[in-house]
Amino acid sequence: MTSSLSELPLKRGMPVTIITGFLGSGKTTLLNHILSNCQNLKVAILVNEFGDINIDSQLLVSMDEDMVELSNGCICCTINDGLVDAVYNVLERDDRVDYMVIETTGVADPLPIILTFLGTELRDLTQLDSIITVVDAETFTPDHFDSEAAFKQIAYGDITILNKTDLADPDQIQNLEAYIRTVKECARILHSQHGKVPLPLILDVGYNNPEAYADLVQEEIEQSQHDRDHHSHDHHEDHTHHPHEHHHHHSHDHHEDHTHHPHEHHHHHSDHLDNDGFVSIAFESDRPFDVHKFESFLQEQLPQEVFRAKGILWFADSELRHIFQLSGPRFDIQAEEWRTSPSNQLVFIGRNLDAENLRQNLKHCLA
Ligand SMILES: Nc1nc2c(ncn2[C@@H]2O[C@H](COP(=O)(O)OP(=O)(O)OP(=O)(O)O)[C@@H](O)[C@H]2O)c(=O)[nH]1
Repeated sequence: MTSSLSELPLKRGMPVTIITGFLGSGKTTLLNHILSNCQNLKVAILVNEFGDINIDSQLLVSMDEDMVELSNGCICCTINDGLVDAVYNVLERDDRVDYMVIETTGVADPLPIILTFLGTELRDLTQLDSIITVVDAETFTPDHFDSEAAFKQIAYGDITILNKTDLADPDQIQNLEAYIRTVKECARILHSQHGKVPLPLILDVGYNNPEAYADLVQEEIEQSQHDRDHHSHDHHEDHTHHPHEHHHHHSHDHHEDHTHHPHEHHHHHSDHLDNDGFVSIAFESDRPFDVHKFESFLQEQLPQEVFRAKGILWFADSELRHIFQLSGPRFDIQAEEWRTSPSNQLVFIGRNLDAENLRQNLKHCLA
């Protein structure tokens, strides 16, 4: 990209809401609730997914594909170029865009994302409205899945939505609220089922307080200045990166050259959480599954360590696509019409997963 800032028809002060929350807590469900109810507001979506294939974006109700931007690079790196580029792509659109909602991965620490908005040129172009943290009221406990990211999601949330209250009993919900208040004394807590909360309570509320981050932003700016001046640090971007950094589903890609933006930031990764040990394993096939074999796979071979799985399934004897969702203790499969030509796309997320074994078992399910 070569255009300078002043030449671009950028929309100034675009309000941005960040949706965070652990794996399977209900972020995409909330996003769909927002998209279905935002009426005249033109909402652009930025989805950052953990894994090599984009399942979430295919499950959005968004009528308008152009309003969905993907950024599957590592969003956890502070002052993230991939994120800045994706936001620019939205700001540079000719279409009207009133609002931007970002869905982070379930294992993302939201702080670097917040600092990217407050500590780069995005500060002048966007207005960070609030950080929404979605919590699975059934499975969340004070050990926060032994994940630093899950804790930080609670700590940095401006609004906490206790979702899946249909699956938790009232005592459990009360204890969870009490725990959240030990992390954030004045937490704004909402309850929901399937993310259904009144939109005026979560959008354009102006809860984010940039002042609270002033010192951290300053540190970041000094650090990137230092990195620029001392080019010696090893610029290893390669911790958990997957080989294909920048998937785009747009055929009319604005600019492929995401990696060489004029606003290059270098950063060390001392705070990197390494996804708290979670890995994501993708399986894709242009052959259908045998439904019985897949069923036995789920019953007999699905490793205990799988914490989250999702996918779009193609069965040999069905005309429909099947949406597979597994989150913690439960899974479900729902049938709907294909929107694309059929194929199998699955993602399994967990700790200590044996990728080879999992892929072999899935291969055996093919018809
Ligand atoms: N029973 C129940 N299920 C829910 C609720 N909200 C979401 N779900 C289900 O929980 C599963 C995970 O929901 P998603 O919205 O995909 O979760 P997510 O946070 O986007 O997941 P990742 O992006 O993978 O981290 C899906 O099967 C949803 O249908 C709820 O309030 N009650």
